[in-house]
Amino acid sequence: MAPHAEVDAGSTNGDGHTNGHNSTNLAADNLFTVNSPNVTYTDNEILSKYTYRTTNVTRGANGKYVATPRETLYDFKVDRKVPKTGMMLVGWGGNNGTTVTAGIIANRRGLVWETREGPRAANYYGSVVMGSTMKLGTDSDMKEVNIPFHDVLPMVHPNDLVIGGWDISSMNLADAMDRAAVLEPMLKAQVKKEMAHMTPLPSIYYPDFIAANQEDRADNVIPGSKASMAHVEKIRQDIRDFKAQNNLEKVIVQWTANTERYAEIIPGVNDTAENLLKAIEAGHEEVSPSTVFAVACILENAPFINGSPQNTFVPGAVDLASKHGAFIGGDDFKSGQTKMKSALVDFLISAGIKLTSIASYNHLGNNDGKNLSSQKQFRSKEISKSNVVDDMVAANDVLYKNGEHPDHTVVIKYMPAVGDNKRALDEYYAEIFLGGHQTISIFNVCEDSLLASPLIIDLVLVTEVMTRVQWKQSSSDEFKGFHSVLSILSYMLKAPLTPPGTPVVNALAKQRAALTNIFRACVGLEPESDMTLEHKLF
Ligand SMILES: NC(=O)c1ccc[n+]([C@@H]2O[C@H](COP(=O)([O-])OP(=O)(O)OC[C@H]3O[C@@H](n4cnc5c(N)ncnc54)[C@H](O)[C@@H]3O)[C@@H](O)[C@H]2O)c1
Ligand SMILES: O=P([O-])([O-])O[C@@H]1[C@@H](O)[C@H](O)[C@@H](O)[C@H](O)[C@@H]1O
Repeated sequence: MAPHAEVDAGSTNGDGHTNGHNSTNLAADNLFTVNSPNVTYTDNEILSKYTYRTTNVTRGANGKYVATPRETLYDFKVDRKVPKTGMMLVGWGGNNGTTVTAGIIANRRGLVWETREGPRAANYYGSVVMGSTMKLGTDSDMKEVNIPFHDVLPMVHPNDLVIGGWDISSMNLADAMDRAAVLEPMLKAQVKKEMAHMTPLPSIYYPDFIAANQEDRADNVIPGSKASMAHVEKIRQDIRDFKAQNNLEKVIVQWTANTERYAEIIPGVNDTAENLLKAIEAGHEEVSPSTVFAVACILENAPFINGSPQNTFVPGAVDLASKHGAFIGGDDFKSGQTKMKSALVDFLISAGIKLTSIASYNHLGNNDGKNLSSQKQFRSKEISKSNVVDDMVAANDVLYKNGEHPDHTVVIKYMPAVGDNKRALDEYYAEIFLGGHQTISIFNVCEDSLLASPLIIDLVLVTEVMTRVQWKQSSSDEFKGFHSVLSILSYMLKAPLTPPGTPVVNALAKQRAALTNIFRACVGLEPESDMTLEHKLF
């Protein structure tokens, strides 16, 4: 993997943020260069001319489809300067927030710690950017050449991230890490000192949006129990202060706080950008803390990602982001049970096997599970966990006639004894050839925060690089950014947010292919194809 900036051990400044010093401004020399008349490298940019090939389908008078290949010529421009980047987490003192912070410190310092199974070293397993590879091509011996995903485009290294954030709980990160009960004691002992100096900023707290059982944590609250522009401005100032104190060039904000109840979509209140800002000004009780954070980040031009299932991005928030050209993404980290589902359902249906029911049960004992034991918060999660099969079913009218859909139930129970180690039990029941059935039963123990933390890192790294990618149609003169709603993030999310009117893709393989091939297009490479005609036509 390409070398990244050497980062000192990370001192902390007065308000408890780590100071990662990024000594490399320009991207480290990539592992490869593309040898093509369509790709130009300058000191600061990668410029590529890309032919995007699709198939346009129409229906003829005879009812038959007519498929017409279509080519669109794009220019892509990637800024090679990797900025000093901050990650601010809402819910920093939670299981995910403390775990991802400890994980980055452990990797930055190359820590090794004793466990019952022997020594373990810090790693980024579970991060698609840091732990997976992409096929670059084949060599003269017809062998595949695969490179680390992180090396395809100039990207921030997670070791260089400066971390901060907010929590309604005042507990410092070391004590909060103990409260989370996720990490091995020998690892915690090595990061405890540094994390003890990290203290979440006070946050906004509107009790009605999360479970009442969370109230005992709320000792670090900005005054005011409903939305206000003062709250928006306070969060904006927090972001500006964090940026200045750490000499950052960019800040990405993620919601990894508790799951909120859905906000009611009310015409005249949260249906447009203008109405949403007025509703906040008026202190409307249907504006949630996560939407206030989203609005603050949009106005501050800090990308905002929602790692929870609630409808943070009410239509007015999406409208505001588009108007400001600010990036947003969500919803709900796709970490374990649903990630498996979005791969298995794709496999079954695309194999022509008629899935007829999915029973998804899980129990967990962490604070997330405690919050989800409240019906309104569970309902937010039930929605994000249930809709994940819709696109795959709708794409196969051989198996499923109009409106036909597998039975699908989602159950989540709070069982304190198992802590963060969620037990997911799934049964997939399907019809097969000549009236047969296939029953797939899965028992999947997900250490939830250790699965979600690498996704938090991926969401930051991909979002950050997308702020440095611009495109234009070759016939145009003006470059611009991707659409404000970053649907490229869908691989990491259960309920992917897409630009209004565009389809939602949940199939895991398709999501990864989209991420991979957009990165490849940015350096002028064709989409990854498994045709391998070079191995068949000779
Ligand atoms: N595998 C996973 O862990 C996973 C997967 C998908 C989604 N999620 C979602 O991620 C979120 C966090 O999960 P977790 O396990 O870290 O939960 P957690 O309960 O341990 O942490 C949430 C933190 O948010 C804080 N908080 C609540 N309201 C806040 C507010 N308004 N402002 C700032 N902080 C606030 C709480 O004090 C707590 O410290 C949850 O919504 C969960 O559903 C988690
Ligand atoms: O990603 P996934 O494993 O399908 O979903 C998980 C649920 O199973 C779990 O009950 C919930 O507490 C987590 O926040 C996460 O959403």
